[in-house]
Amino acid sequence: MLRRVRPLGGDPVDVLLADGVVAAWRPPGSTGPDSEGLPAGTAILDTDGLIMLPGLVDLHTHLREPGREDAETVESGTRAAALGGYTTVFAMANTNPVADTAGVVEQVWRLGLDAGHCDVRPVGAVTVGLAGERLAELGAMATSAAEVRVFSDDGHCVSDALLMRRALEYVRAFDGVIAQHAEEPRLTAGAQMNEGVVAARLGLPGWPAVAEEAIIARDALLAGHVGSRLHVCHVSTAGSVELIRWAKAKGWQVTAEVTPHHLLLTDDLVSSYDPVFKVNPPLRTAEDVAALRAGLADGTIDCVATDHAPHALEDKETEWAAARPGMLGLETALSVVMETMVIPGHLDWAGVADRMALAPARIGGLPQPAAQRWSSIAVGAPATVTLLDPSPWRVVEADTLASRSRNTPYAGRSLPGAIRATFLRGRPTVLDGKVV
Ligand SMILES: NC(=O)N[C@@H](CC(=O)O)C(=O)O
Ligand SMILES: [Zn+2]
Repeated sequence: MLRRVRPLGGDPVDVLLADGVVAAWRPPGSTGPDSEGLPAGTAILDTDGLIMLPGLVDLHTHLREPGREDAETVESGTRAAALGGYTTVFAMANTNPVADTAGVVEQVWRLGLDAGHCDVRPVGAVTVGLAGERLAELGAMATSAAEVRVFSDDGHCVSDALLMRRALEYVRAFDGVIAQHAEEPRLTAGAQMNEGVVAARLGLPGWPAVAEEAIIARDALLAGHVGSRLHVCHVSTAGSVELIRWAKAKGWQVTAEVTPHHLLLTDDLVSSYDPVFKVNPPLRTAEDVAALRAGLADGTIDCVATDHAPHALEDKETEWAAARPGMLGLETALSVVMETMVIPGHLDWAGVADRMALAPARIGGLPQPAAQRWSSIAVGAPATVTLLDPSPWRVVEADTLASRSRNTPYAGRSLPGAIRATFLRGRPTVLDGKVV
């Protein structure tokens, strides 16, 4: 298969995609290769003005299958992912049954293959049943067909320090990583939103920044001590950014992600009592948002991860205290990163490529060539790419999303950019903004 695209940040080039790799490219101003000599039936996309990025990689997606197929399935979640420009998603382990055995991770992996919208890399649970008591079969998941490299009890914190140490030690053998949901559970018991002036005004119990920061500090020390890889999920406070900067300066193998919603939204939205704004960790303050943006810009925070967390209507459209935490993210992530990082000048497109594709691929241990450096278009490079039109603004409508759930915090909001096409190893998964 051969496709011709004409992209890359500003300077237009023609790129021929054949059999999953870049077959040829023509820099601006030069001639050939052109449409002469192309086989009959070659698709030529009108890609003027589009930006080509490496296929996006999400380290933190909740696909809800098995167990809550009413909220999302592997098929619907990966369809949403492809429409958002993603070519790989890491599927979190808090399913029912929990993904804590080789059998469950292989099931999720196979469902991803069957759906075919993007690569699905299952995350394995750290502890049996996410209960925080006994290590799960990490080795068996690593050596399974799903080749698990990322382990997380996400939704729950591995709060026992000795278990966390053992998990970090265990995954060193296969260069795995422990992705921690950093939340000291005793400090957040009963919490409903960020602890601060808005919580005080609304009279809601607060989730203090220190509950996140205390675990990050402890786990960074543990990762340094045992020489293993720690990844911090959904960093949400200015203090956490400082701690990760400190851990990196020590030379420890600590990486971190930030969600699009923590880059854009703040806790004053909770004043509406609309549960669509309920999320874990909670939306924080404008000062936190500024620190997160700066941390992502300078590389202290390695990557953006969506924490796409679909929930059925009955779990979301209820009173604030009863609603489940979590927000949709896959179909809006690149637009939110554009609004919060690119338009204000914190990141250029090469930076976006790094924070949304290359860095998460590296952290997740993706096999080559998906994690290959993408400094320029090179013949022979994998054609796993996303084409973004940066010019339109669109109003987000919950009902038009591909996700089975409707809990987007951006409904009614205008966001920049639109994904025009996504290619997975040369095969289009999205063309003209529609799933192929
Ligand atoms: N982020 C959330 O608020 N919810 C996530 C769990 C998680 O990522 O912690 C979920 O599974 O719904
Ligand atoms: Zn989490």
